Amino acid sequence: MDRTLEFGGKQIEPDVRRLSDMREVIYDIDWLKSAPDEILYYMYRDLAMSRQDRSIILDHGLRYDITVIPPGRLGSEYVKTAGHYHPEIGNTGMTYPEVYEVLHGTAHYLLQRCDEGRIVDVVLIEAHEGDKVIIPPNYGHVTINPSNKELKMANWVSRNFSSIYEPYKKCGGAAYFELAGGKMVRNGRCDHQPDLRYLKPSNIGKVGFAKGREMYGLVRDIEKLGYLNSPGEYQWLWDEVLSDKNRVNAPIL
Ligand SMILES: O=P(O)(O)OC[C@H]1O[C@H](O)[C@H](O)[C@@H](O)[C@@H]1O
Repeated sequence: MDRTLEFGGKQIEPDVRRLSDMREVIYDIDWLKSAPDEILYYMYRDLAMSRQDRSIILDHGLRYDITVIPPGRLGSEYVKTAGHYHPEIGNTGMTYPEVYEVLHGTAHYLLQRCDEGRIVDVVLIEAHEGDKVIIPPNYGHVTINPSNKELKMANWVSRNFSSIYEPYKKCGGAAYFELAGGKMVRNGRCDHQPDLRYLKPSNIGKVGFAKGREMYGLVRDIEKLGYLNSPGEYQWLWDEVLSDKNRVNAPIL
C-alpha cells in the first residue's frame, strides 16, 4: 500500500516504526517470539503547507508532524507507539511538552510522570476526531489505537530536542498495557503503578483550540504555541490540563 502523504502540494515519504524497533515494550512476549517484523506506524515529520509557513515554524523553533497508526494487535495488546520522554529544558525542572490533535479515528494517550525512578501519576485520555491533547512537561507518553479504524494524528512540538526511549524500554513498556477489548493491565516491572486517572482532552480555547478547526492553522497565530518552548510561563495551563476537574469515568468494558 502506498503510504505517501500529500501535504502542501508535496508527496511526503514516511519514516516507519517496526516491531523490531520496540520489542522491549511489548506485553505479549509469547506472541513476540514468532511475530513478523511488520511496520506498525508511519511518521511524516516537519511538515509545512508553504515556504512562508516553514519559515514561521522554523523561526519559532517548532515542528508539525503527522503520524498514522493503522489498526492492529500486538498479540493480546492493542497497537501503540514505542513510548518516550522528552528532555529537560536547561535546569528548569521542566521537560518539553507537546500537543496532539486527532485528525481521524480514536486515540488513547497514556501519560505517566516519573519522580526519582518511581511512577507518581498515570493518566489516560481518550480522544476523537478534532480533540486536542496536551502532553504536559515531565510526562512520558504512549499513543494507543484502540479501534478498528486507522488513527491519523498531528502534533506540534519543539524542534530543539530528541526523544528519550530508554526508561520505557528498561521497564518493558509503560506503567499499564491496554489489551484488546480495553482491559488495562498493570506493568509489574515499573516501580509503582498508581491507579489510572481518566481525563478529558485539553480542548482549551485560551491556547487557540477551537472545535472543528485544525490546529495546523495556529501557524497563523503561532504565539499561541509559546508553551511548547517556554513551559515555565504556563503553570496555569499545566494545572488546567492535569486537574481532577477533567476526570471522566473509566470506559465500561
Ligand atoms: O517516537 P515514538 O514513541 O515512536 O512516537 C511517535 C511520535 O512521537 C513524537 O510525538 C513525534 O513528534 C511524532 O512525530 C512521532 O510520530
